[in-house]
Amino acid sequence: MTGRELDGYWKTVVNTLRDGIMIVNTRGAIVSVNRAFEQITGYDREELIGKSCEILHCDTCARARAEGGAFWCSLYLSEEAEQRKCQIRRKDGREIQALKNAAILRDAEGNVIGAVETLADLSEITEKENQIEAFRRQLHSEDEFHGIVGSSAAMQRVFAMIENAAASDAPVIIYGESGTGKELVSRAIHDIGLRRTRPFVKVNCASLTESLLESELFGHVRGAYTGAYKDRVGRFELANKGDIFLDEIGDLPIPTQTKLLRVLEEKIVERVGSSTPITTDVRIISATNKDLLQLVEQGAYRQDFYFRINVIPIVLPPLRQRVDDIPLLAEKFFNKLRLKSGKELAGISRETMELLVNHSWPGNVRELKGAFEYAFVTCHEEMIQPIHLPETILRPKAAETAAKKKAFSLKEIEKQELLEVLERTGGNQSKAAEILGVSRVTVWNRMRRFGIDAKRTIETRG
Ligand SMILES: Nc1ncnc2c1ncn2[C@@H]1O[C@H](COP(=O)(O)OP(=O)(O)OP(=O)(O)O)[C@@H](O)[C@H]1O
Repeated sequence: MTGRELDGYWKTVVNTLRDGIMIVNTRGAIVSVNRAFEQITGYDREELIGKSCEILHCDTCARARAEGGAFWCSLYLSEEAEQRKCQIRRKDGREIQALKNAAILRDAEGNVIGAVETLADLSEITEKENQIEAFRRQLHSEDEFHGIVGSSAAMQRVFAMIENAAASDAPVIIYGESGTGKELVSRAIHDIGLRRTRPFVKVNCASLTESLLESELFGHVRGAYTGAYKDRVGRFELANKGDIFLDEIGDLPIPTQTKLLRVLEEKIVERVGSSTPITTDVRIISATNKDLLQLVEQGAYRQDFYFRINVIPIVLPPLRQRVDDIPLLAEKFFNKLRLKSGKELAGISRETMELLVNHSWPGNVRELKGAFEYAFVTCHEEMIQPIHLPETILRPKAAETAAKKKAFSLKEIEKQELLEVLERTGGNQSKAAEILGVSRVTVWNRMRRFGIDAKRTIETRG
């Protein structure tokens, strides 16, 4: 193979490379470029040859020039091939990211005759990196934390508090109006907490009478009371080594508070009707929509119990105080319901969103979620419009008045009913109570409330 032939082959090789190659002389004028260089920069070879390499507006060269005044790219100064990320401007004005290598070229005597620069187009990789970053952000999105949606500063603080609470084993109490997500928060604390592999047991302290609640919490033995046909394991035993979520803890009767206090202090439970101690190791997460401190001041709550449970308080603000979260929550509920229902809705109209943002949300996030469930049933158009929302959101004032009216008419019906029955029984309250299926005291109370004087009413109606 002759030197001339070899030169020809090299040309072919250079032109098949994906990386751009540019050779410049000692004055920085472009002497030669390969095909890839033309493609990356968007210039034809003829437009480049003889021109200064400044035509590329390379940001690192510009910086080097500004500092040293030399036209040499700073990469050449090290005399060794070096890699650097840079940005160049294509002929069409588009800035692209590139990876640059540069080296000085010398002749046989060691004199500098120019430099060679290779250029790899990184824009595709950069775009992919950006895409990955966007996906990553979506996955670890800061506007959602273990299923709890919220980008407001208040919710970001709540997320931080959840992390702190999860890292500790101390009792946590979550304060917030109904529907603000207290149960969701308690779940998150358990799911990332030290006891996550152990049970999470929930008890609603408001839904049971005192004795049923105690048997629910501590269990009972057979025969402990009428109806206790067999032994029952309490929730504290079930939650052993895990977390117990005591919802509506503000409704806990004082005697139960006393018993619970003992359980927390001694880590021992006794089933109702038994005195056999059972050791329990349970972390308490409680929740309430009541102001416990106020209850303590009123004497309706034990102060020592309050101090025992109020170790890590987390306050969930009502939705009306974190308006920023409304569009976010709305979009999340919309997307979830669209997936679940398979309904091909396009989105939420601007007017609807405005209405949502301006609503006062007495039922908080639960109400917002319910509004979307309602809208998905009523909407048969592309977009969710205000008309698809429940009346309470669409016309809150009218809904309130209607509710008042209904309450009024209920009262009216009750009064008429009572009057008729009293008339039939000749004013006999015991008989009236029997007919109405209520106690005599209730009849007497209703008469007082409605201002009914038995004798006189019967006279006037008669
Ligand atoms: N920040 C939130 N992100 C997503 N969903 C939420 C959020 N807050 C509440 N929800 C949803 O709203 C509903 C009510 O939440 P949750 O039951 O946790 O509220 P709560 O404060 O415990 O209510 P209550 O006091 O009435 O028991 C649930 O369906 C829950 O998934």
